[in-house]
Parts: sequence; C-alpha cells; structure tokens
Amino acid sequence: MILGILGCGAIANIIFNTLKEDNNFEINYFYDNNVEKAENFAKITKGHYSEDFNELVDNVDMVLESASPNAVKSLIPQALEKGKDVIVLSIGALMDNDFRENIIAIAKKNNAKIYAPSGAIAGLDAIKAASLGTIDNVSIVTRKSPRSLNQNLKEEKVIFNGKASEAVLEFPSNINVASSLSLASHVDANVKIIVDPKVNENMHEITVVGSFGEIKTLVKNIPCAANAKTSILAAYSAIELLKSFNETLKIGL
Ligand SMILES: NC(=O)C1=CN([C@@H]2O[C@H](COP(=O)(O)OP(=O)(O)OC[C@H]3O[C@@H](n4cnc5c(N)ncnc54)[C@H](O)[C@@H]3O)[C@@H](O)[C@H]2O)C=CC1
Ligand SMILES: O=C([O-])CC(=O)C(=O)O
Repeated sequence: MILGILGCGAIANIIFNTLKEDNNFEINYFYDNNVEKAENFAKITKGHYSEDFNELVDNVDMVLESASPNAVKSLIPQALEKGKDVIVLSIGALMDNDFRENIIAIAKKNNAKIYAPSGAIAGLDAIKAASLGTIDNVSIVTRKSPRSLNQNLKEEKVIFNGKASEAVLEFPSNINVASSLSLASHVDANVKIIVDPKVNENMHEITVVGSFGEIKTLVKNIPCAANAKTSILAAYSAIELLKSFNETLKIGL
C-alpha cells in the first residue's frame, strides 16, 4: 500500500519510523503547509514532497492525516472525491455535524472509507458496543502538564468544563479524544480539562454509564518527544489500524 502523509510532525515521525521496514507499506509522499517539514521527510525516505496536495492524492492508495482539524476540513474532501481512503487523527473536525455528514456522503459516492483510529484513549470498542443499548452519561476528564497545554501554572486548575463539541473548538490540538468518545457513544460527552503541574503524562479518564452497565478507563500516556500535547499511543493506534488491513484474524472491534 502506498501511503501519503498529510502533516509531517510528531505522529508522522513515529508512524514512519515504525513502518519503514514493513514491506506492506510504502510511505513516500508527504505534504505539509510548512514545506520544509515535508521536504525533510522526503529527503530521509528518498520520497516526494508535494507542494500541491492533489499531487499527493493522485499518487497514493491512502492518505493519513496527522496535521490539524483545519487540514481535515480543507483537504480531506479532495482525497475522498478521488476515491482515496483516509485515516483521520484530528478527529475534532468530525464533531461538526454538517461537515461529517458531507464527507460521509462524498466517501460513499466515491467508494472510499474514512478511518478514525482510537488515538490516545482506551475502550472505544466497548463503548461502541455499549451504545447499542441506552447511554445515560458519557464523560472524560483529561489531565495534562502545563507544558502540554501551553500554560504556566504552579497549582492544579480546571481550564475547561463543558461539552465535547465546544472543547474541540477551544482546544483543537489537545482534545481530539473527546470527539472520538462522543462519536463512538453518540453522545456529546462532558469534558473536563485539568492542568496539573504534578503530572508528566497525558491522562484521560473516561466514564460511560448506560443500560449495559458502566465502563471506566484510565490511560496515563507518555507524550511524544516532539510534541507534548500528543501521546505516543495515538501514533501507535494508527499503526495498528494500518497493520489490521493485512490481518486475517481481527481481534477487537
Ligand atoms: N485522535 C487522537 O487521539 C489524537 C489526535 N491528535 C491530533 O493529531 C494531529 C497531529 O498531531 P502531531 O503529529 O502531534 O502534530 P504536530 O504539530 O507535531 O504536527 C502536525 C504537522 O501538520 C502540519 N499542519 C498543520 N495544519 C496543516 C494544514 N492545514 N495543512 C498542512 N499541514 C498542516 C504542521 O505544520 C505540522 O508539521 C493534531 O491535530 C493532533 O491534535 C494528537 C493526539 C491524539
Ligand atoms: O486528543 C488530543 O488531541 C491529544 C491528546 O489528548 C493526547 O494525545 O493524549
């Protein structure tokens, strides 16, 4: 499979370094609005950097987006129009109902798929299954270091308390997980974001209550070296999704 990367930052770096020896994938087309970043990847991989996103789309089987919600909104429809499957990590963009319905319609028309991996959280498989029954309450408490949230605080502080649909607009690079949780559960989740100078990890505690019972998950994620906002697990989840395309036995949802 020839994979094109949209957004050549921390996640792209982990994905490339993990899959570079895997014969099932050729990761050799790169696009970034910071051309230098795409150029660097192209140099290391002896691949191509595209100044025009359409050129990347024309040359790959699948596009992996690891850029920003804005990039999803402005560029992903073009890939789907050309019938290319996409993996989206900036899932916050999909909380916009009109946009989400629109790209689903474009994908269907062109026989393409949109994949949104579980990213930096745990339990989406069980939450999706649970949503077949009645869901009464969905919440996520995210706790991050001041460094990860661009804050300079000495004491713990709640910096957001509201719905996922508002959180993704206020913190577009920090709470995509709230969007995945909401889309999996079909409920606009309650979100609390806490800056905590005592933690180094990106912690996400999820609670879902419904007719099935209760799910509680807690992940304590190590941040990427290149971007403290982003957990290594998010990149790993995209890699496992890619590997699953070649698996005969599929475990989990
Ligand atoms: N679904 C999830 O659980 C998670 C999602 N994310 C999201 O994944 C995305 C990538 O994360 P990182 O690799 O850590 O980010 P990063 O900041 O290290 O790299 C992003 C790259 O994309 C480029 N970019 C941004 N907007 C662009 C645009 N409109 N067009 C072209 N290039 C653009 C930037 O120049 C940068 O090189 C972010 O949106 C982040 O919020 C991160 C962690 C977890
Ligand atoms: O959800 C996000 O955008 C990033 C995040 O919290 C993480 O990687 O732990």
